Amino acid sequence: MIDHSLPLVDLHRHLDGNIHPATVWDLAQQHNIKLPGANVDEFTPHAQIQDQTSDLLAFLKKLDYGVSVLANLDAVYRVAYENVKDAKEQGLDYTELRFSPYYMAETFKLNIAEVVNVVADAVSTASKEFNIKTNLIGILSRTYGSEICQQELSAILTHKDKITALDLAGDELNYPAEMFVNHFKQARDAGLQITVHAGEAAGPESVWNAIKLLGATRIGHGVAATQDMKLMDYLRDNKIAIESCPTSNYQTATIQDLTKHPLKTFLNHGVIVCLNTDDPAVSNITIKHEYKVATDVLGLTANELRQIQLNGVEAAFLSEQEKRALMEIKKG
Ligand SMILES: O=c1[nH]cnc2c1ncn2[C@@H]1O[C@H](CO)[C@@H](O)[C@H]1O
Ligand SMILES: [Zn+2]
Repeated sequence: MIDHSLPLVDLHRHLDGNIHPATVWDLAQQHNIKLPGANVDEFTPHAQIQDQTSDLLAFLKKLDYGVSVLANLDAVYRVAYENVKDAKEQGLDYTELRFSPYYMAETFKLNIAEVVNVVADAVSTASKEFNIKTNLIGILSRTYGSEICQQELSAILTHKDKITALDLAGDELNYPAEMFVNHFKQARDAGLQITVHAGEAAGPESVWNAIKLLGATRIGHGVAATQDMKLMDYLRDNKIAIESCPTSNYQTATIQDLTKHPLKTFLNHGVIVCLNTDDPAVSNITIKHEYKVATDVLGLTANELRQIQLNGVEAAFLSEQEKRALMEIKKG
């Protein structure tokens, strides 16, 4: 149930977790890369989640097919461009696309800073062409460890004028926030905003650390925060937004039962929670599907869903003036 008089936004959308299987297959054909299956139909189930995986790392393995075909910068341009087209086709008015440049560069040893530049160029061109507002979030993939994350950060900072925020994603359990304090200080000093994946695979202390050690003003997932009432109060009182992604949380086995997803718990507590897709092509979902889940499975009312839509605008990494302009689009 989407209110079409309000902006529809998606603030948590991985560009490199949203490469459609048809594009992956096509790029593999172009570059003679072997994929499982004899054709795109046989390949597709390999690249998409079937119901649920055992844990976060099993889920993340599915994303590897997408980056395994980024054989050159043209391929990087194509997937970034197609992401904007896809966002427009899904009915979004504004989206923040996030990507891990090292993850995209790794297979074919592309230059990391060039990957950042090409993604920014493609997204900027496509945003104008498809008339949709976008911003970019650079990701440090924590699973690579501190040193590679520093290379990844340096590449992002080389093009910091094209990047709005920094995020930390990947293996939350084994690569905690403590390892990245210095990286995030550099990013804040460079003027980037901060969002961090936390409380997805690890507990509430991981959310505390994302806020206190890394300076996060938004949290990706944050599911575990509901176990800690002091933290819930802190999120509400300090307007730290939760980027909620229910289907992803079910598929990664962060929650075992989708009907028990805490979206409503955050809302009832007065936390600024918004609704997002995470890795739509890998999850085989759209933003509209997530609104349907919120309605049909989680039982949110039309008013609560309107609040969720407004929360998305409030939490966006946009100036007050840009937020007003976004609201105006829908009034016309
Ligand atoms: O739900 C998630 N939780 C944690 N990390 C994620 C999730 N989805 C994708 N990535 C990670 O983000 C980077 C690509 O943008 C990769 O590091 C991928 O593993
Ligand atoms: Zn994510």
